[in-house]
Amino acid sequence: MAVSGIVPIIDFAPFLTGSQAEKKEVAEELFKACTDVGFLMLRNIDSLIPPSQVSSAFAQTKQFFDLPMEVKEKLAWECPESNRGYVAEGRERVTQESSKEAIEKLRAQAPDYKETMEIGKDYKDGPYDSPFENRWPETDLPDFKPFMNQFFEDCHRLHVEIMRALALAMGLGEGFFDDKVNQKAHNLRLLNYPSIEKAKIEGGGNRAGSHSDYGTVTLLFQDSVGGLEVQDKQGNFVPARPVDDTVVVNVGDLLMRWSNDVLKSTIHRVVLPADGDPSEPMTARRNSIAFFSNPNLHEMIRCLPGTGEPKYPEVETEAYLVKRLGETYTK
Ligand SMILES: O=C(O)CCC(=O)C(=O)O
Ligand SMILES: [Fe+2]
Repeated sequence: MAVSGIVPIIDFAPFLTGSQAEKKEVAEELFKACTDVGFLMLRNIDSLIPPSQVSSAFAQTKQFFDLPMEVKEKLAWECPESNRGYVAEGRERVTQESSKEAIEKLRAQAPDYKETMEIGKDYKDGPYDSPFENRWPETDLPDFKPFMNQFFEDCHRLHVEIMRALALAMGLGEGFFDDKVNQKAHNLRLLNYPSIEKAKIEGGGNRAGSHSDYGTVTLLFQDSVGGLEVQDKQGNFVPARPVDDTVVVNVGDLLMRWSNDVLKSTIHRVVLPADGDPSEPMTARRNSIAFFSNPNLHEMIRCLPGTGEPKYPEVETEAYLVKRLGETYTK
């Protein structure tokens, strides 16, 4: 099987359109990647998200971050309960640390050199919905809102198919997660890593510090710059070089917990691209788009049947996510 570093590349088309036997085969490959590495790349997802749409998503992302700072600041992210809006450089410092003091120290010594825009589900159709509103640059970029809302829906559909594949492989029945992830409590995050002097992120600095993600699975679209690294079982960081027309998929902490540690949420980070020209003092701007998929906000996450003696008490999705987000952001 093709790989990028330690990350297997899986053709998803036979799961989406193949026979039952083909579906099962892909589901098992996906499950194996999620138990071994916690990361994989999917190709042939065109029927859900065509490459042209991914290119437009990057174009919109760039246009958004190119807006004047005073426009972006008016859309500022306010609180973990909402988790929507613009996050200026220095506000989020991702890490596995959970003490406020340790995180503040890291933020001062080695901040994440990135800015982000966080988008949630944009409409309300049930009592379970978050009461918070998205923050849109409606006058400055009128196409942004409809485009991102469509992209959010498409990512949701891909995420549902991935959860179906995992459920099938785990013997839970393909539809097991359907009504547990259908309220779209997800977070679409656009990322901009500005071009900066390499010296700033060499020797301990980061574009994104080492961390794991929080939800079920993350769908990550990366441009061709590179810099994403995934930790192997020995603790080494291995570059996951971008592969055209693929989406990176990684397991988040809630899915790891739900699966009683069968599926692995793996530490990753974003640093200087592995293949950069050493004589060049600046590193190129990088953009990526992450779709953090989550269970329904009020879903109680209990270790799944068939995964052995539960290692964790049950936890509600919302309480878990708000706690994690609250740890890593600053005002
Ligand atoms: O930009 C990337 O490639 C990864 C970003 C990431 O890991 C995150 O935002 O959780
Ligand atoms: Fe991440």
